[in-house]
Formats: sequence, C-alpha cells, structure tokens
Amino acid sequence: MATPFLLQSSAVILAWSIAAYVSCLVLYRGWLSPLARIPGPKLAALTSWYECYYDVALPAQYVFKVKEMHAKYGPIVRIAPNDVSISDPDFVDTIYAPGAGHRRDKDHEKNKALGVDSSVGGSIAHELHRKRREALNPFFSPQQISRLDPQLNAKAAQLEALLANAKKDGEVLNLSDIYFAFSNDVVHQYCFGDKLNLLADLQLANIRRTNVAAVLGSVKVMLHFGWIRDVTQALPRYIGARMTPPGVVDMITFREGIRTQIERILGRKPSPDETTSIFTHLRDSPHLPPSEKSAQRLEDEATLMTMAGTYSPMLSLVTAHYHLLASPVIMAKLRDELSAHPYATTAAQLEQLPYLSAITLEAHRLTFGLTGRNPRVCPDEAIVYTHEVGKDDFRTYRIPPGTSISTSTLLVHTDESLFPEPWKFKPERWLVTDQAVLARQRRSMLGFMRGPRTCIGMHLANAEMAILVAVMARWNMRLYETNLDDVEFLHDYHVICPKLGSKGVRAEVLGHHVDL
Ligand code: HEM
Repeated sequence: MATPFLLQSSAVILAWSIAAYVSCLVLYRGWLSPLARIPGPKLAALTSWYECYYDVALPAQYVFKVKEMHAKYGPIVRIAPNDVSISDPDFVDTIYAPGAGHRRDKDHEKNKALGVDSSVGGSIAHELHRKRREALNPFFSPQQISRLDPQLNAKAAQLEALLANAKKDGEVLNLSDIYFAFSNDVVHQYCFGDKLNLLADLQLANIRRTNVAAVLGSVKVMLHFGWIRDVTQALPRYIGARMTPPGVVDMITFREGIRTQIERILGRKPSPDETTSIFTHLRDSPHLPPSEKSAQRLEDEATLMTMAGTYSPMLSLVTAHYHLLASPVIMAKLRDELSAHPYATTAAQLEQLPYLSAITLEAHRLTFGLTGRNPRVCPDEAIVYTHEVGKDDFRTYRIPPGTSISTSTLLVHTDESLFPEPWKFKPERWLVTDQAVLARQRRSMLGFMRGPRTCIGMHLANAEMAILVAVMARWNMRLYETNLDDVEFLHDYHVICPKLGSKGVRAEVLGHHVDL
C-alpha cells in the first residue's frame, strides 16, 4: 500500500529535517556564532525560551536574573541568542548616546509588545525616529513647558482641595489614583487642547489606572507570544473581546477615544479660533509628509504620549510621596528648605531648590524609568567592549552589527559603586560636594534614558514633580495599609510593578502643615 508508506516516509523525512535544523541551530548559536565567546548560561545562548521562562512563568523576573548573571559572569553577558547585556556605567553612552554619525536602531522584536509601532517611541530605524522627534521637539523645550505653570498650579490647587475634603470627611485617599488623574489631565490638555477632568472622578481614575496596569501586565506575554495579539485583533471585535483580558478590552476602548480625538482634529480646518495643541501642530506641519499625518499614525503617537505622560509621572510621584511619608526626617528637611524660600512657586523656581530636586532625582532613580532592557541595535558598526580581568589583563569582545545590546536601569541605578545602599531612598546622595562623583551619578541616571531617544516629556515630568513635591510638604498625612512593597521594584512590566495585587499608595489626611 503506497499511501501509508508515503505518509510514513514523509513523517520520517520531516522528523529528520527538524532534527537537522535544530542541531544546526544549536551548533551555530552555541559554538559558531560571533557571540559564542561571550560569557553567560549556555541555555540562554541557545534559546529564548530561557528568557521566556523567567518573564512569563515566574513572572517578569528576567531583568533580576540578568543582574545575577552579571554577578556570576562579569560585566558582559550573552542573555539570549542574539542579545548581549553590558553592566558598566561607563559604557552606557556607547550603547545609547554614541554621538553624531553613529546610528542606533531599536530592536523590533522587543519594541512591538506595546502596540504603538508608528509612534516616535515605536520607530525602529534611527532616521525615522529623528524625523518624528524633530516634529515634536518644539513642544517640549524648557521654555514651552514653563508656559504650563498656570495650568499646573490650577491642577495642583484642585488636588489640594481634594486633600482638604478628605481631611474633613475622614476619607482615605488613594494617592496613586490622584497622581494618575493629575498627570493624565495635564498631558491630555497639552496633546489635544481640550480639558479632561479625571481628577474630579477618582473612581474612574482607579479603573483607568488599573486598566493600564493590566495592559502592562500583559507585555511579557505579548513579547514572547506576539501572535496572540495579531490573532485577537484579526477576529471580529465581539469574538476578540471575549478572548481578551478585561483591562485590554478597556484599553481598546481607550484607543477608540483617542482615535475620535485625532479624527476630530484632522477633520477641522486650521483656524485662528482653534486652541493649538501638539496634534494640531502635527496636522499643520509643512515638514511632515501625508503618510506621517494619517489617523492611524497619529493615534499611535497620541496613545504613547498619553500613556507615557500619565503612568510614568504617577510612578515617580507616588515613590516620592511614599518615602516622604515614611521618612519624617526627609520630610522635615524638605519643609525647612521650602519655608526658607517662600517665593519659590513656579516649577522652574522650585526645581532650583537643592533638596527638593534631590528628592525628585532619588524618586526617579528608584522608579527605574523603563525597567525592561530597552536594547539598541547598531545596523552598521561593530561595538567593541574591553574590560579588565586582572592586573594589566584585559579582555576584548567584538559585538557584530545587528546584535541587540542593552543595559538596564536596574543594573545602573543599583550599582553600588555609584549609589551605595542602592535600595535606600537617600536624597543626600545627590548633595555630595565631590563634583566628579556627582557628574558620574548624574550621567548614570537612565530614568529618562540618554541620547537621541531621551524621554521627550522629561521637562514636563520634572515640572509636575516640583510643583507636587511642594504640595506634599504642605500636608500632614499618614500612610494607610501601605508598605514599601507597594512602591518597590519587584516585577518588570516595562515599568516598575510592586507586589502583585497592590492597591496603590493610600494615606489619611491629617491636616495642613502650619508653616507652609
Ligand atoms: C517621570 C516621568 C517619566 C519617565 C520616567 C519617562 C521615561 C521615559 C523613557 C526612559 C523613555 C525612553 C524610551 C526609549 O528608549 O524608548 C521615554 C520616552 C518617551 N516619553 Fe517619557 N517618561 C516620563 C514622562 C513623560 C511625559 C510626561 C511624557 C509626555 C508628555 C512622556 C512621553 C514620552 C515619549 C513620547 C517618549 C518617546 C520619545 C522618543 O522615542 O523619542 N514621558 N520616557
């Protein structure tokens, strides 16, 4: 009988082909690849299932495992078949900020999990990123941001009214929701020109914040099994929605809201009566081709801008407020500084106060910016890394173009040579008098990243921090059922995630602080 024989031999050929392919892959990745000399666990070099196990099964622990690997193997480690991690603060700029003439792309595989591929942050190629970035830069200069003072102060006053009401009613406040709402209102108005008042509805703020956390909670699964999103998006919405976790469904609704905003802006003709905003500016820019102004692209841009401009500032704000409430000594020093400078009211003036800005820096350091490893790919140059292994004994590695190279904020921000007792919140470390130490610490701050892809919203985030840290000092509050593990970096879901199931930072308002 020919048919079973054919089937049997096809199965045998298929099995042999797979075995041959896997053997070649193992041989290449483990021994022949130009990365084969780089130290690290053999399993990590052979398969990305190694990373997947730490990211998905444990979960979101690979970044901590990589730190352990560096302790064992040294400053350069091969952490996946095509991925090299370098733990060396003095090498950060070579990876991320090499200067003019050097191209640094993003790694498409690592970048697609957030689903904002055509945004500035989603741009893979160096040149495309630069073009999109140039269109946005004018909105984010320190001068432009200083014009937002009245708006920031008005929002801060609304926030203080909430604190006063909570004191009157004896209500426990969720500070994570409050800072989420504050940052969301600010970035929304800046993006679209119209006012959002999430601060007036803290229940909705809680739903939205937990939805964003749920979406972030899925980034590792999406990173390793990106086809899940492709399948659910390809299905009719009513079927796809049933297969998608609730937070993600709400995110789809959130994106539809953004799409409506964008379509409204694109549907209007430029007019002097219109409030200008980032997206009216992009619509009217003569420098951008029509493809860069499509509704889909601008939706991606607005989604990234709104999410990044809301969630990351919220994390730094709650980290700062938690530590101020947990450390009366730090709070007392901040109050002393503010009462010595009663006329510092604008963000720019507050940012000049040394202790307040040390608190901000320390909050950013322990919030870790983007916690994932955020790799760069050099498309056209090899990277050479040399380190000392003994007295006058150096080892050099050549990392070929196309390799995914990274460090992580965890590695740098907890480097004991830069930040002794790295897990402690110590603003004083930013007030040292040794300028060389200070310069090295500042250079090693990766909370906003370095180089051409540095956070575009950095000045806005720091203005929000300055105004709200001053507000924090004006109120006596007591933490409510909140511990360090509600703000600590315990899981890497693209940004820090504290203990799973944390309700956020909650506090009771005791009253206005008399001296301020
Ligand atoms: C404490 C607050 C913030 C932190 C820690 C933070 C952190 C970061 C980091 C680390 C990056 C670099 C990402 C990369 O390498 O791909 C980034 C990029 C970005 N951030 Fe922020 N961010 C904050 C606030 C903001 C705000 C307020 C906005 C919006 C107004 C914003 C909008 C963006 C955008 C659009 C990008 C992409 C920039 C580019 O690729 O050129 N961020 N942010």
